Amino acid sequence: MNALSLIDVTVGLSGRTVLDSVDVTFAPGRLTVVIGPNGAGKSTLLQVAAGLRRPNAGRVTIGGVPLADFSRRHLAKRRAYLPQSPQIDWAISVERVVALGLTAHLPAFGALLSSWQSEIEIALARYDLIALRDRPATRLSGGELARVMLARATVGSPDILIADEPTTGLDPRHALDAARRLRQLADEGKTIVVALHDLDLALGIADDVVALKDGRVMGAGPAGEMFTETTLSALYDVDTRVVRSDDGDTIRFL
Ligand SMILES: Nc1ncnc2c1ncn2[C@@H]1O[C@H](COP(=O)(O)OP(=O)(O)OP(=O)(O)O)[C@@H](O)[C@H]1O
Repeated sequence: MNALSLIDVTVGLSGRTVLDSVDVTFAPGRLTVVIGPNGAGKSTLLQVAAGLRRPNAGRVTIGGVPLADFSRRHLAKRRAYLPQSPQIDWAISVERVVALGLTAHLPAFGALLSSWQSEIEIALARYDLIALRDRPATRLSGGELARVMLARATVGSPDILIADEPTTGLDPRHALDAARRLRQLADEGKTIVVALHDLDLALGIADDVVALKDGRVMGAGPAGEMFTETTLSALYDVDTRVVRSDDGDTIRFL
């Protein structure tokens, strides 16, 4: 079972309550989009869900088992986390960065398994990185680096993928491509959690939506029930229209 749950989670930073009694479950086989205005607590929620930040109160479980009961290696195999502004600090090739996503799967000592090379090839191809494979990751555009980090996060086939604004900086084709990949992973049964500001992209891929405002869950549920003019207007404090068309719905802020 790969349901990821935050149970009564509260986080305080520098004396401020950033997440306040958050209860939310991310279900396997579903893509959940976390939305909300700047500073709502989305990144903090994702960091807590990934086990990278300890809550001041409450707990996080995978399949009912507290994160604290997983070894670091086991947790690293089960879930991948993609930060909002990924950085590579030294010149390492694109291919090596993608290979880092397999670290938890590799033996700690001895020869590397050549069978993993095919997984790396697949990940490079999926994110349109074949031509960039030998480039230093420190010399990429923001969008190219975002694709590299997506490939790294998914190369080890984690059960749970937590991604913070993974399409930021991607051009329309690559953003759509990445969104479709995330959708596909959910369809394969993975638990996918994505913070997104691009609501039109979210509309196209989300099963469920968690709306955060001022550190609290303002609403959570199936995308069809959450992407309404009333909910979005209240969430962002701006008049919102959901425009229906044969090509799909779009959201306009007025
Ligand atoms: N280290 C920190 N110390 C104090 N406050 C912090 C710290 N990190 C974040 N915050 C505050 O916590 C709140 C939530 O931040 P968070 O990054 O989770 O929001 P967000 O919803 O992801 O925002 P954005 O959409 O701008 O990325 C913000 O008010 C932020 O200023």
